[in-house]
Amino acid sequence: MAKNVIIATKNRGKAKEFELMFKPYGYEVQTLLDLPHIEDVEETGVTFEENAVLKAETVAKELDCLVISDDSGLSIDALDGRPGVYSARYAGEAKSDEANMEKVLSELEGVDEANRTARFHCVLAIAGPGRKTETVNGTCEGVILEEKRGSNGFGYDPIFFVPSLGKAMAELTPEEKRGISHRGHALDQLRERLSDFV
Ligand SMILES: O=c1[nH]c(=O)c2ncn([C@@H]3O[C@H](COP(=O)(O)OP(=O)(O)OP(=O)(O)O)[C@@H](O)[C@H]3O)c2[nH]1
Ligand SMILES: [Mg+2]
Repeated sequence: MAKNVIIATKNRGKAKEFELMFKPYGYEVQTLLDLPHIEDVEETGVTFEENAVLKAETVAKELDCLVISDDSGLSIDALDGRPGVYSARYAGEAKSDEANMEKVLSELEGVDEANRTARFHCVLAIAGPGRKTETVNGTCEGVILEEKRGSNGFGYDPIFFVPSLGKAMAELTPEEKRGISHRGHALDQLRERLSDFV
């Protein structure tokens, strides 16, 4: 029988990645897209960790069961770490990936390749009744392209070049992205920490 894991996210791109990542361990993933009565948690934290804990604890309390959350984003060196924790809403409340990428590309106009370094961050939090909330994190280093490339993934993937693979993140297969991504690395940490769970 398949085991269940609940991920406190409303982001379809993340949901798809978690489905792929948990499948090998025999888990079926449920997200907040499957539980529409759970309201969006306001992300009032100033770090990925604070927001991840906030999302996991709020939803775990509401559902009274074990919940994993993901808070993630892109940090660009030439922009002093922006968009950072504001990645989803960088160009406004509409959370448009296209508008977010256009904003980043225009802010980086005239910046040469050597100064376009960036990294994705992902913090996963796991919370539940009677347990201490735990967090793990993962990063992925890259360079911001001048134009979009590829159509896989979500968010800023088309403008994020992965030097170790010579491709944009959006040109990777889902399996390739799992192998090198911030989210994949964070899940590996979680598995190491909680070998009884995943
Ligand atoms: O190109 C990308 N590839 C990725 O792998 C990735 N991971 C995160 N991001 C960006 O960071 C925001 C997260 O913000 P976030 O953690 O608050 O999530 P969210 O608001 O989209 O959904 P939820 O999980 O909070 O419901 C996202 O929307 C994206 O813009 C990514 N971009
Ligand atoms: Mg969010």
